[in-house]
Amino acid sequence: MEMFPYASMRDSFDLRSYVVLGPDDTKGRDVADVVRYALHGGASFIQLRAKHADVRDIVAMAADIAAVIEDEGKADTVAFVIDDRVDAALEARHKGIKVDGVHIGQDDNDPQEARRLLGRDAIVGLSAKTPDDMRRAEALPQGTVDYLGAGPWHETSTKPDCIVVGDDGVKHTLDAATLHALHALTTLPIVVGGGVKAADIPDLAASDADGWFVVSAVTAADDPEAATRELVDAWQAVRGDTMHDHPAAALLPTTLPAALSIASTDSSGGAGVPVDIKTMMANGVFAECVICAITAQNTKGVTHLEELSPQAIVKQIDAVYDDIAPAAVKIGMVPSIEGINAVADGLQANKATNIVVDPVMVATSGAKLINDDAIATLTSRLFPMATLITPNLPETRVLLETIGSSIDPQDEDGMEQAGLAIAQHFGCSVLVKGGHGLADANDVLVNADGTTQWFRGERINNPNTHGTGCTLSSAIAANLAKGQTLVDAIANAKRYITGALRQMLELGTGSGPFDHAWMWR
Ligand SMILES: Cc1ncc(COP(=O)(O)OP(=O)(O)O)c(N)n1
Ligand SMILES: Cc1nc(C(=O)O)sc1CCOP(=O)(O)O
Ligand SMILES: [Mg+2]
Repeated sequence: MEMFPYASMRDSFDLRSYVVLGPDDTKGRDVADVVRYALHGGASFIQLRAKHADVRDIVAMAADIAAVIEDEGKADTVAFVIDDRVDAALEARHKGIKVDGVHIGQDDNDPQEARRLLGRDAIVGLSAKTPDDMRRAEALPQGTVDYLGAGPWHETSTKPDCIVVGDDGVKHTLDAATLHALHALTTLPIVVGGGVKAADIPDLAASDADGWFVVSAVTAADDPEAATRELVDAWQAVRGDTMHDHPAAALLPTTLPAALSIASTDSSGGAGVPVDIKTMMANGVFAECVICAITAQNTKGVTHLEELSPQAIVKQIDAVYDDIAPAAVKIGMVPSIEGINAVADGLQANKATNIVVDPVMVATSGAKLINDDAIATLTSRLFPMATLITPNLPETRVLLETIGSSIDPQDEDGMEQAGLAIAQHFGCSVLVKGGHGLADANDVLVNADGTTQWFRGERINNPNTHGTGCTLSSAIAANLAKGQTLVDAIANAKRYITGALRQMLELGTGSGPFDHAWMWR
């Protein structure tokens, strides 16, 4: 998120003195002014809760509040989140306004969606007031939510609907015993509010709460600064200076599965190693590469091809496995017998697994990408090592020819028979891609044991298909690296490429590339 240049507060936010406010609460006073008073009184966390404002107004208010926090020298210590509106928080962050995250309720955005949209740097707070809420929060993927908001401590006119109605049909406020039971169900810090006034703080501070949140105790006070200070001091008198932990930040993954592309470059970036790297990155893995040849290429064709020596190929493979060993490999264009042997030797020596071979033979532009005599080496050395090979229909025909089969893969039955003949001959699974057929984009996975699975795809009427084979095979490899089954890896890779084609990107004068970062637009 390059427009949001601030350090994440996920490992430092302070829930102890949490002030929630919006234009409905401040008795006609400017919200940012009340924030300034609350900061003077010691507020450690601010939430903008503007229930009747649109995104534009929320973002404008957020800009004013963020400016006040900055002006008070507290941008690094006081976290600022927006209630409910992930869209507004996203918009503000894109504008470079220091909004640290969101607070969402059980009826608002899905927390996983909020995390996906806002990214790993943002704070995501979630309301959770029943044992079921707690269990659902705990069942979320690690690091999704940073803290929980529970309540109400008392019924409150600020949010009359916040009261919990139990299975007994009776309205329940939160007390220390109930909070204790909820606290036992989570590792996340819990901030407690709802009708909280200064007189409640000693009891709250003696409970399992990690902090208090208030609206009216501060916003309706004639002197919001003094009101905040009273709350802060009362908490401090019981708890001293101890602060809660930040378990979600500690759970943030600091590693990624790696996937390796062994292929050749395409200077136009639409195919080969460049596009494999884009695809792998978009599919959530760390991309590595071994370059076998360099092509001078664009959407119109290939004007030059220069191979690397077998030694250079093996050295690259060894370097990759010696340090960041990939969990899956995609093999693309390797033009010569020597290159293919080097790839096979290198992968064998390093005990590579999860190998997806895209038997690249001819580019979308019509250019030949492998020497005729190398096809036999490709099939005899690389196919037996492969988990999956991904021929399109023309490549399937060439492969059938090499094994002396007369099967014609012109219809679905023919594709299944062709896949089976190839799978049984080489002992690997085969994804016969129907994209070069006329009517649809249906592919069939055929395993050497004869089992088959169809993947029905939406055919996108997009003339720009440069790099489709590279994209699909590297997306499958990325998904295998993440631990997906072969079937899931293929299904998800097809979803990814469909989204990329749907963007209808127009680049170049030939059959152009498509949008590999479509999900981030
Ligand atoms: C810190 C904190 N805790 C709870 C809430 C309530 O959120 P929600 O249940 O989504 O209700 P609304 O505030 O959206 O009416 C909160 N805002 N902040
Ligand atoms: C926003 C909110 N959420 C609650 C919950 O129980 O989830 S109570 C509440 C309102 C708190 O306002 P006041 O401090 O004025 O009572
Ligand atoms: Mg809400």
